[in-house]
Amino acid sequence: MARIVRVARSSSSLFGFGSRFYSTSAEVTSGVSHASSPPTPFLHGGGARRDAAKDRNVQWVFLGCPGVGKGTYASRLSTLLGVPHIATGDLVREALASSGPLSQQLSEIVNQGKLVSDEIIINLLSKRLEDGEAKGESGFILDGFPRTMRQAEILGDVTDIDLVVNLKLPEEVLVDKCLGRRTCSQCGKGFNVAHINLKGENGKPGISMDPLLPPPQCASKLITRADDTEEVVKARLRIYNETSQPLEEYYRSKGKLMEFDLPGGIPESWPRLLEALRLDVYEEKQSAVA
Ligand SMILES: Nc1ncnc2c1ncn2[C@@H]1O[C@H](COP(=O)(O)OP(=O)(O)O)[C@@H](O)[C@H]1O
Repeated sequence: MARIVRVARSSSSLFGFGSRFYSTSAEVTSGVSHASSPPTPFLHGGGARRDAAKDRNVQWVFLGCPGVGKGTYASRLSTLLGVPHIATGDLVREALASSGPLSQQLSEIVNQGKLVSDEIIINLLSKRLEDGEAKGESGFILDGFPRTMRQAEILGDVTDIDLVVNLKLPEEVLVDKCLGRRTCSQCGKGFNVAHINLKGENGKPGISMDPLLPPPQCASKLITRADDTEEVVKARLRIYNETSQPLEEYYRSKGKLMEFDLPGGIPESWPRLLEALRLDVYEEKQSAVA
């Protein structure tokens, strides 16, 4: 079983970007492989070992196109495993909402669907990790980072990622899912008003997803992300294919990639994802305790 031990924070600045990143060392027992499809077990052994998942302080990355559901599943797993879910898109949106020159600079980039510079994103992430560490956090599930090869290399220099989950959905579904996204401006919960019903063809299975509708108290407070317009979503998908897809090969070659084709919406996908991660037994025990 993989054991991740955080040893020290790096005292050197990250490529001169000014902020410090924290460094880790890992001892990964041989025989753990995440590179195959269907996925190989993440947590080996019986229930007792699975129970130790929370103590492992997992260091995972979620990859996948805009709209695939990285945030949804990363957030659920973070609750289950007791590690923070850190979405660089959220960090960017927080910076956008603040006043100052950075906000203006970011809004031009984000609203065109382009990527923020590696320097800015690493500074935002470093600060988030430092703040978390000061509060006693350890481990993480990263969502939306890395997105470029340079970011992946920098991440690899300062920490050991033990699993990269690559979520996949047919491209036709992604635009509709992004256009259907809504967030409650009061409680911050995410919903999706899209009805997805893609017919199977050429041997590929169809896919249907029911909308995830808000409860009455949120219904009048829904907001749509400024960058979730059709034009910007298409630009983001193009940029993902050009810039971020090479990351799949990078992590595959390191034996860390777990491919996961989402079979449908949350009710179908969540149990299957837990099964693929060998966390199904773990969740049952958690529910029994709760
Ligand atoms: N790692 C990153 N590198 C560069 N830009 C990023 C990164 N993460 C987020 N961003 C910026 O924030 C925007 C929103 O990110 P995110 O919420 O992850 O959206 P999505 O995955 O739906 O495209 C991106 O379009 C990009 O401009």
